[in-house]
Amino acid sequence: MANEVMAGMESNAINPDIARERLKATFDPLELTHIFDGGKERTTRRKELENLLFSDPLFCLRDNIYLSTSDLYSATMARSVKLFRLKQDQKWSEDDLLLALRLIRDQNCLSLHHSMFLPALERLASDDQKARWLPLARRYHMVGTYAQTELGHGTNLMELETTATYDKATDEFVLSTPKLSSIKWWPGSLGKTSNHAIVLAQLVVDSKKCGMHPFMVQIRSLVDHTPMPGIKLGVIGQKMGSNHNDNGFLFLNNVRIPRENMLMKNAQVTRAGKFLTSGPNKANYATMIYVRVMILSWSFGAISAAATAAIRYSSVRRQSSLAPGQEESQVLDYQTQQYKLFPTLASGYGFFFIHKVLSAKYKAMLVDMQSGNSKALPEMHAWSSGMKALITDITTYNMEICRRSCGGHGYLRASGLSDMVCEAFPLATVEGENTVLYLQVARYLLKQIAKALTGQQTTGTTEYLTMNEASYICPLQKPVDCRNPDFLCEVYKKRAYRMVLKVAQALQRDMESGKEQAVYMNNNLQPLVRMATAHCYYLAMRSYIEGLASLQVSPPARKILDKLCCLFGVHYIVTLSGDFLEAEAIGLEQLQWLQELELQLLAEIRPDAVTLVDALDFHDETLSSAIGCYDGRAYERLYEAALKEPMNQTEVDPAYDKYLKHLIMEGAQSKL
Ligand SMILES: CC/C=C\C/C=C\C/C=C\C/C=C/C(=O)SCCNC(=O)CCNC(=O)[C@H](O)C(C)(C)COP(=O)(O)OP(=O)(O)OC[C@H]1O[C@@H](n2cnc3c(N)ncnc32)[C@H](O)[C@@H]1OP(=O)(O)O
Ligand SMILES: Cc1cc2nc3c(=O)[nH]c(=O)nc-3n(C[C@H](O)[C@H](O)[C@H](O)COP(=O)(O)OP(=O)(O)OC[C@H]3O[C@@H](n4cnc5c(N)ncnc54)[C@H](O)[C@@H]3O)c2cc1C
Repeated sequence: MANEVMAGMESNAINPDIARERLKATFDPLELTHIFDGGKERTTRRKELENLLFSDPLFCLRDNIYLSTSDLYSATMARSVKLFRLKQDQKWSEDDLLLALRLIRDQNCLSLHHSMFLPALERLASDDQKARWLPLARRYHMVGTYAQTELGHGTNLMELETTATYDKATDEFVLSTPKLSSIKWWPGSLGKTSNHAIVLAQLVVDSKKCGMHPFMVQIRSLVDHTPMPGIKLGVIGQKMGSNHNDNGFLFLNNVRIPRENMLMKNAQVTRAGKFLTSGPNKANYATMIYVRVMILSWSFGAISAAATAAIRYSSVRRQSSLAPGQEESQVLDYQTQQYKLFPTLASGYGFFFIHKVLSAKYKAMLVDMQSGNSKALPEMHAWSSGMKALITDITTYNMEICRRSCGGHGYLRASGLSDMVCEAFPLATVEGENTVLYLQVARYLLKQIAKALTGQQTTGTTEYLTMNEASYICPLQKPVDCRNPDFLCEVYKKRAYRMVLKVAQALQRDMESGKEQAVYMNNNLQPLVRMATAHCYYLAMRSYIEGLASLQVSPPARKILDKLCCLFGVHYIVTLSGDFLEAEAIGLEQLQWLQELELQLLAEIRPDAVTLVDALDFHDETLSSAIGCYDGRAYERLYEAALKEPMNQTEVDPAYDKYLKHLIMEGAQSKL
């Protein structure tokens, strides 16, 4: 038996089931890989970086599962420092660095430095301040975090309690977290790593509150890394995942900083203590929009990694058989398994395109804002909030489905899936809790429908609110129409329109009945979220189509991409069919066609499933999944991983000598 196991381990043969899968492909995966990488040259560059990083054991992530939290932090720090040295020594571009971070699944201690500290400096600091701090931050002399959330408040920024009081006598701000609930709580890289923080605090000038503003605060010594006077900080404790990240707390006890340390792009306090603003009302919220757009890209990475591991594993896992007497079937052949995994895959592919579309719009808005035009800001806030909420909802839900689709092995950390899921879960919370973000979308939609109902034209993402519902004819007139993504998009649009209208009318009725606004708003909060979600599905479908339309690809690649887009559209109509029927966007006949088409699409995608995840081209080290490796050798790798487990390094565990032995021995004696 042992010999048989060892023989299996020694052979490097690729699993025959997964090898056969690749022969069935109808398209060239490399073509799609180039699209995901941003071009052929970027694929080449990625491979170079993969070779460089993964030839060094420091960057091998799969052994992280054996480490204690402090060892994990230490290993992550070693990796981070090495990575940033490589960047400097090898003169990597910023794109190369972002790529390298993606390859190590952002397992680095300076993640907040890159994802928020630098972006916040770029967006909130004046030109002089940027000239002063950015070079230091880019060289990692200043290592920073973004400290906004407090123990008592994360969502409600108006009620943040940290204060920055201007002291005219000394030309300084005095920063203070006056109560337990005011201490900064959660910022990534705060507990042990950062020596600076952009602290978001209520500005107080002449005893007047002037709103939330950002302040540069040095929190640790640049000589020995000890906390600066007046500062107490540490880590907040073990989390469900991402324990390499030292999310921290920060007490500020009358910490003095020079007036010039207020980030002054959007507002200034003069030497004489005059408060001036120079940007739009919520200009200091700019970093949050940026990160919300980024989160779409992170979600794409997270959901596609989970789909890759689950689909590869499902192609090599055999369990029961489809017909009596046959050999056991690959679990990927069960329709139920396809139903779990292919809509997830289709969603992951979609998020790539949705991110591309939104990111381009966001960049265009930034250009406009530089020339003083911030007209697009409210729509961009609603759009980015909505997409962040919907896409992270779908991502976290479907990643857990992927994990469960791997049966028991999905629960093993060596499968990689449990860690992937736990790392992704907070996406629904960070950068605005999803319900709260849907409610921001709802606020925007109510303003737009009010315009539409008073005869004004709405534009952009809400242009449809001026639709004439009476002239709506369901575009799905025969079964084949259900394969047309544009038609499906019309259906999503109709459902969104009806839901917005319905909620707006309910609110109007409640208002006219004399109820207080606070009461009727709360009584309609859940419908508001539902209506916002419907709008977000429409936008997601629209962007998926728009992103695909802009691609130059071969007919076979186009065919499979269109199928995925169609599956995405069909799947969520069928899943949420009650809404679509209620909105009269479809009838029962159309629902039947869509249900049949969904199953048909599962079967059509089946032969390409493994190649579709191969096209995403995750390196085995990035995936860190014993069951999701390219070669499909799931059992061999699970067994190897078990052998590495620290508890297996001794035949008899010390706990036996300490405890169990006595019980067993006593039992033996009493028998005598
Ligand atoms: C694979 C990787 C896996 C895992 C990674 C995991 C973790 C690491 C990632 C990231 C690190 C996380 C960092 C953070 O979380 S930082 C903290 C982020 N915090 C938040 O996002 C707070 C959420 N709250 C808010 O954004 C606001 O408070 C809220 C929008 C909810 C309400 O704001 P406020 O109370 O000030 O305003 P209202 O009175 O409701 O008015 C709304 C009004 O304001 C306009 N608005 C709101 N936000 C913005 C914005 N960002 N930009 C522009 N305009 C904005 C909105 O349009 C309304 O305008 P109007 O209707 O005209 O009044
Ligand atoms: C892993 C992780 C990393 C983080 N990193 C950072 C960081 O680097 N920097 C930083 O500053 N912060 C960070 N945060 C904090 C994060 O931004 C907040 O946790 C998030 O904004 C949610 O706020 P909250 O925790 O106050 O939730 P709460 O607002 O307390 O939410 C609790 C519940 O109340 C509901 N709720 C709240 N307000 C309303 C409302 N108005 N209407 C209806 N329902 C409502 C929510 O929907 C939710 O169900 C991080 C958090 C996590 C988990």
